[in-house]
Amino acid sequence: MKPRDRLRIAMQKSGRLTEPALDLLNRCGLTFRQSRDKLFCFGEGEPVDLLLVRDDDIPGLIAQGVCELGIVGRNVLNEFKGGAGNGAAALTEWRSLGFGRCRLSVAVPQEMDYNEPKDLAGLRIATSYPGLLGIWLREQGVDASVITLAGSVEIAPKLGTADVICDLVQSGGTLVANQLRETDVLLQSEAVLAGPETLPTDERGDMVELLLKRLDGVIQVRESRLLLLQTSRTSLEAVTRLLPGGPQPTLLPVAGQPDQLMLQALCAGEVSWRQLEEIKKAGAREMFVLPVEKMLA
Ligand SMILES: Nc1ncnc2c1ncn2[C@@H]1O[C@H](COP(=O)(O)OP(=O)(O)OP(=O)(O)O)[C@@H](O)[C@H]1O
Ligand SMILES: O=P(O)(O)OC[C@H]1O[C@H](OP(=O)(O)OP(=O)(O)O)[C@H](O)[C@@H]1O
Ligand SMILES: [Mg+2]
Repeated sequence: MKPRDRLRIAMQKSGRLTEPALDLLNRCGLTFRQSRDKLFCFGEGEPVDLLLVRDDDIPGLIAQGVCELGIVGRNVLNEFKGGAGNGAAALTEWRSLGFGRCRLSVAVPQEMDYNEPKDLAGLRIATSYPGLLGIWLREQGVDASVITLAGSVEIAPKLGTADVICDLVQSGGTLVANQLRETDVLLQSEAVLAGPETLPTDERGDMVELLLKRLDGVIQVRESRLLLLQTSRTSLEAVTRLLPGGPQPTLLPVAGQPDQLMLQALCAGEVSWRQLEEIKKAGAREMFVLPVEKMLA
């Protein structure tokens, strides 16, 4: 393969991960010119180009060295690494990205008597993840037949082509619609930034390091909230005790009200309505939760 000096990132061309992946890269300062075939997008500012492909192809493209990084579900990455038995275990997750969350689970017909994995012995299990399912069945010491389907796995028991299934679950709506019940979670998944364990030692490696640093900043900011509230000095301790995790809050005086303080706290994650209600009960008022756009410590 010809040496390249520009970094290549593969991502899903069209699907669940496309929009959030592109948004994340944009936030990292990467913008792309869309080519007419839309399979290759030239990076405008930094020397980083995009390959738009089927998500299933992403781990293979990294393993072949066609690209250095890929944004792909952990389910697809692990199926490739462990499942396909192609000796490509040298791929790793450089970062988990916090979107495309779902899980890979076994589900059985609602009326089926099921207590433990051993109950699957001798049954036919339909899945698009034969590798991951095979590993799990071996770990459980269960001998079952794995039926590989490309999609619409949940319908297989109704069609009589399988007894139970192993597929992705998010809300559980598809399982309910097909009268299935989730029994065992094999894998918790989300989109990840995947790449080879050993990065190139040239400029592309430097670019990966720069991108990882920006990504960390973007992820931290995305999950941060700024909480503003007013409290009396007497309620301060009770209010502070209820604040979600983060650095020490900042306290400011309120003009003309010596007993009152304005509190500003950076929170590491979402602040829920319930948490706000609890903090209010402890004596806070005038509460605001604001998203953080950029942060430079
Ligand atoms: N219901 C869901 N909710 C959230 N994330 C999901 C859900 N289903 C799948 N995912 C995650 O999103 C990834 C992409 O899902 P999508 O359905 O777009 O893939 P696909 O149909 O295989 O697309 P492609 O055409 O690229 O092969 C999955 O591999 C998984 O990691
Ligand atoms: O638990 P839920 O929220 O219902 O989500 C789970 C469903 O989502 C995915 O299918 P998708 O909608 O992508 O359909 P497809 O796999 O047939 O393309 C997955 O394969 C499940 O069928
Ligand atoms: Mg796919």
